[in-house]
Amino acid sequence: MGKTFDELFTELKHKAATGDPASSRTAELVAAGVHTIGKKVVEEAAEVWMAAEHEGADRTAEEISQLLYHLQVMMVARGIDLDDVYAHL
Ligand SMILES: N=c1c2ncn([C@@H]3O[C@H](COP(=O)(O)OP(=O)(O)OP(=O)(O)O)[C@@H](O)[C@H]3O)c2ncn1[C@@H]1O[C@H](COP(=O)(O)O)[C@@H](O)[C@H]1O
Repeated sequence: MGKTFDELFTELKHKAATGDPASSRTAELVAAGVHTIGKKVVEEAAEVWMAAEHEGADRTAEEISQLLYHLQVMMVARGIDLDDVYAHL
């Protein structure tokens, strides 16, 4: 078992604030900015689609986890909190 969506978000906020871009992927992406993160979101979304069409459920779940990670990095980079998103669900 990895972690929940909320647990990952708490970790990523901390990494963005205190992490070293040389060792933290999150700090590296946040430093690179919204344009770079946006490209990763689109790339991972396409990989979810391809896995769902052509690969098994496990591979699809893995790609979905990577998409969720990059969406959370985008939220951190733009100062968007979980409640800001949940308000629209
Ligand atoms: N859940 C994730 C996670 N999912 C995906 N990724 C990143 O996304 C990449 C997967 O995308 P790709 O396969 O496209 O990777 P790539 O081709 O090497 O990426 P590019 O540099 O080429 O863009 C992985 O190699 C990771 O760098 C993640 N990086 C970090 N986390 C978690 O985030 C937390 C903080 O991590 P750090 O910020 O690295 O400390 C930890 O709990 C990590 O487990």
